[in-house]
Amino acid sequence: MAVYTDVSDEDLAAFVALYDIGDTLALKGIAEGVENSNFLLHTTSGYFILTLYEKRVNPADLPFFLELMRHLAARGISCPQPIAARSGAMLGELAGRPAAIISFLDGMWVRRPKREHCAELGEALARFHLAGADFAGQRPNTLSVDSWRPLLGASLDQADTVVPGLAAELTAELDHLESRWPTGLPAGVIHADLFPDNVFFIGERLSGLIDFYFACNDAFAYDVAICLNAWCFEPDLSFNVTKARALLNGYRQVRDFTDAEFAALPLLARGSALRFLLTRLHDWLRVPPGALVTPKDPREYLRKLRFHQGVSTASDYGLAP
Ligand SMILES: Nc1ncnc2c1ncn2[C@@H]1O[C@H](COP(=O)(O)OP(=O)(O)O)[C@@H](O)[C@H]1O
Ligand SMILES: N[C@@H](CCOP(=O)(O)O)C(=O)O
Repeated sequence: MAVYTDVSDEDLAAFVALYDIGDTLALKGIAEGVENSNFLLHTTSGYFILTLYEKRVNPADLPFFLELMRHLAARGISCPQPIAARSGAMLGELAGRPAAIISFLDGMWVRRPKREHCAELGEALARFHLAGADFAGQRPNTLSVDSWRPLLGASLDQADTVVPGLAAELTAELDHLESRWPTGLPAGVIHADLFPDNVFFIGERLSGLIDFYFACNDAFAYDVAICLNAWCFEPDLSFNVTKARALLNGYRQVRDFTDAEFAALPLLARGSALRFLLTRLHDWLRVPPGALVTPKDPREYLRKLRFHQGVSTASDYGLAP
C-alpha cells in the first residue's frame, strides 16, 4: 500500500476547504502504487484522488504533468483531470508535501492482460503519442541512459545481496547499452510507465490512462519497449509473441512505426528492462520505515533483461517489420 505520508483530519479539512468540492466524508489510503501517497477522497460532491508527491518527483516538474493531463483530455484522451482550487491553483501543499486533487477515473486495471487488452493498449499508446505532438511543455527523461550509472552506483555495494553476481552483470550491461543507445528516433511526449496498473478497462474496452508522473520527452519506440516488457511476459516470465504482435499491430493502426524504430526495439527493450530493474533495486534496498508500501521485485526485470540479451533483431521476437 503506497502511503508514505499521513494526513491529519485538521490538515485535510483545511486543504479541502480551498476547493469547491464539498465537505469531506472519508479519506482512504489506496492499496496500490509505489511512488506517491494516494488517497481516495470522498466528499459531498463525489469521489476524487488526493495525491501527495513523494521522493522521486521533482516539484518543478509537477506543472508539466498536470498541464499534460489537461492537454491530453482536450484531445480526446481519457485521463484524470487536475481539480483547481478556488484560487485557480492546481497544486497545493499538504502534510509538508506538494499535493493535488484529481478527478476519479472509472475502470479497473487488468491483472492478467489478454491479447485483446494488448491490442487496445497499443492503439491507446499511439493515440497518446499523437495527442502530445502540440504540447508546449518539455521535460527530459531523467530516468534514461545517462541516469542509470549513478542509479546503479547507489546500489552497487548491496546488489549481490539480492542476486549473487548482480553488480558485475549490471555493470557489463550498462557498458553495452551506453555505447549503443540509439539517438535520432522519432520522439515526443511519452508516458514512460504505462504498466497494466496504469491502464483502466471497463470490460474489454480501455477506459483511460492514469499516472503521468514519469511522462517526458523521449523516443516513442522506447515507450513501446516499456509496454512490451510490462504487458507481454507471462507470470512464468516467458515472452508472449501473440501479445507483442497485438500490441505492435494496435499501435501501427494509429501511428506508423518506422524501420529505424523497429530495428531499435531489442536495444530499447533491454534499456527499459534495466531502467525498471534499477529503480526497483534502489527501492527494494531502501523501504522507508513506517511506509505502507509493497516494493516491486527487481528480479522480475532481471529475467526480462536476460531474455532480451538473447535477442538480436526485432524479428527474433516473432514481430514483422
Ligand atoms: N484518477 C484516478 N482514478 C481512479 N483511481 C486512481 C486514480 N489515480 C490513481 N488511482 C488508483 O491509485 C493507484 C495508484 O496510483 P498511481 O498513480 O499508479 O500511483 P503512484 O503515484 O504511486 O505511481 C492506482 O492503481 C489506482 O488504483
Ligand atoms: N511501474 C514501475 C513502478 C512505478 O509504478 P506505479 O505502480 O507507481 O505506477 C515498476 O513496475 O517498477
